[in-house]
Amino acid sequence: MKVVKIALLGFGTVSQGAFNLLKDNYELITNRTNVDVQVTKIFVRNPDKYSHITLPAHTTYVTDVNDVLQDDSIDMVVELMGGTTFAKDCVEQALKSGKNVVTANKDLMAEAGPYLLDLASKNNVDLRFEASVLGGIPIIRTLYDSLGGNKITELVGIMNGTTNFILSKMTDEGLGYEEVLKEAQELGYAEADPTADVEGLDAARKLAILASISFNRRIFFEDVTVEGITKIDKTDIAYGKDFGYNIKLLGIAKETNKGLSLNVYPAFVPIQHPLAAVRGSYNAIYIKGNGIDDAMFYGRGAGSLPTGSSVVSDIMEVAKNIDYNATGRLKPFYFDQKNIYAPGKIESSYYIRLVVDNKIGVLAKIASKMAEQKISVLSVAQRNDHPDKAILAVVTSKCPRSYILNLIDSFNSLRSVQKVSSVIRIMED
Ligand SMILES: NC(=O)C1=CN([C@@H]2O[C@H](COP(=O)(O)OP(=O)(O)OC[C@H]3O[C@@H](n4cnc5c(N)ncnc54)[C@H](OP(=O)(O)O)[C@@H]3O)[C@@H](O)[C@H]2O)C=CC1
Ligand SMILES: N[C@@H](CC=O)C(=O)O
Repeated sequence: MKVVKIALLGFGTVSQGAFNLLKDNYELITNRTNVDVQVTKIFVRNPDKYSHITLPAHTTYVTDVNDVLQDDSIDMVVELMGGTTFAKDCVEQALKSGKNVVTANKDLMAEAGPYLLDLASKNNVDLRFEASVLGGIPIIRTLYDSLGGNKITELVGIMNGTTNFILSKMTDEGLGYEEVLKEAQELGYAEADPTADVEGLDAARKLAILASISFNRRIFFEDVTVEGITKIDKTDIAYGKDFGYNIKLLGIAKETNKGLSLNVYPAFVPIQHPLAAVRGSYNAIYIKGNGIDDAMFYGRGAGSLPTGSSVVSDIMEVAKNIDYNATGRLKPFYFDQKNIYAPGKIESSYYIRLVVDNKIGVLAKIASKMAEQKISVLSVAQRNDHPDKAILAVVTSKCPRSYILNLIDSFNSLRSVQKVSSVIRIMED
């Protein structure tokens, strides 16, 4: 049986998840691949940090990455460190020296994916990145292979486990943002810098990767318009519940006749929609294609073993390709013209929360300002438990974002409006 030797770069949450699956499911993996996959080296900065982990006799820690990159016996490098500088150097060097690469690094794939895929192809080796998007959900290979015969028209998904965990806890348990973020970090869901999660950057990177595959274009992180969850308040979540919505951070890529729109933003999802029921670290993605019609994929979007599962699936695929002498076949397809549709023109309903004077007639003034922008009130909730001010939450009819921005300007010019507290999109049912 062919022995395929692999080296792990980094030994944190995901790397240990992959390592444990390779160890615990060794027999199954060997039987399914007909290859003996051996982790022979693990590159770490400080081996003492991992002294509690027992390694098999054939596995050693190395502290110099050249002990991996210049070792001709290593067939596959599994990059699980994160970041786009050192990790990129390692991946580039590995590919150029004829080593196959597996990575979970969405930052790297969203920034340099097309270049690295070309590099892998030129060097006749594999570069696989299933774990970079939606943790344990096998979505990359599904888009490349199983849905390969479809013209994809839309992707809508919950693409970040940390923010979904935070928003679910805020919704279900009324907890505050900071304490839930800490828990998400302890559970290994969050990025090294959790700003990437809560500001929507991580979801935007995943959307760029998925959109590149789905829409045959080189889509980069910069092409996505991004808004995170840091301004979401418990008050809005409570009003949303009363109106029949759950708050979610959505990634949306849509092909329209005016171009491709790519957005990440928090949105109220109607509770009857399946995405509204996706809780905790789970992710889900809705895909529309001209053959499949609608399909939804659901599973753990973050965490050690779920993400490790995707890494291992890539390792197995590459190991089989090495055994069949068939590496380097994955060619990126970027044949469609890039044409990004400005987000200001996308239409939705909006939820707006205002602090207004507690006086008769204020609602009529608000409605009249809305009518001037050709926007009507679909639902309204008002709380008048203060002598000087009232809270007004309204759900608007569908309109372009630019109309809502004009509306907010006009509210700010009304003396009876003390503050526009929040503006949140509502997902189409
Ligand atoms: N956590 C998750 O649920 C998911 C993570 N990912 C991606 O997987 C990758 C790894 O994430 P995760 O396991 O959570 O991260 P961790 O922080 O848990 O682990 C990272 C590991 O890489 C090592 N490392 C980082 N930078 C360097 C460096 N410059 N030189 C040497 N070693 C380094 C760290 O070592 P040290 O301990 O010395 O810092 C640590 O062992 C990232 O790209 C992330 O975006 C993808 C999907 C899900
Ligand atoms: N930080 C990410 C990890 C997986 O990609 C997330 O929370 O989804």
